[in-house]
Amino acid sequence: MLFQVTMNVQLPPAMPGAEADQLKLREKELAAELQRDGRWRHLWRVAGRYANVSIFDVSCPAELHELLTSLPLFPYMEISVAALCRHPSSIHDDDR
Ligand SMILES: O=C(O)C[C@H]1C=CC(=O)O1
Repeated sequence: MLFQVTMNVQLPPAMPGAEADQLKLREKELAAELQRDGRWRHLWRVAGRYANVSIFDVSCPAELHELLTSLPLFPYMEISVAALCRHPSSIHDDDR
């Protein structure tokens, strides 16, 4: 199942820089692993914001929930999710 996920990140201004850097590094490593295994299909920066729009390919909403809540930045993100299905006019056969 494909999901569009928007993540807005808001780190507390009082968080020490080293702690923020550590969280971002752990997030980056996990994001890379999930992109390599195919579950995090697209990761796009929203221009001008500390936010991303992503496409996840997972088996069910519960797997997506598990994955999103495991992200190191999860406590500092506002997340919105939209389930996707194939558009009848799409010419791409890899859409599901
Ligand atoms: O930077 C972000 O958008 C937040 C998060 C998503 C992937 C990653 O490495 O950090």
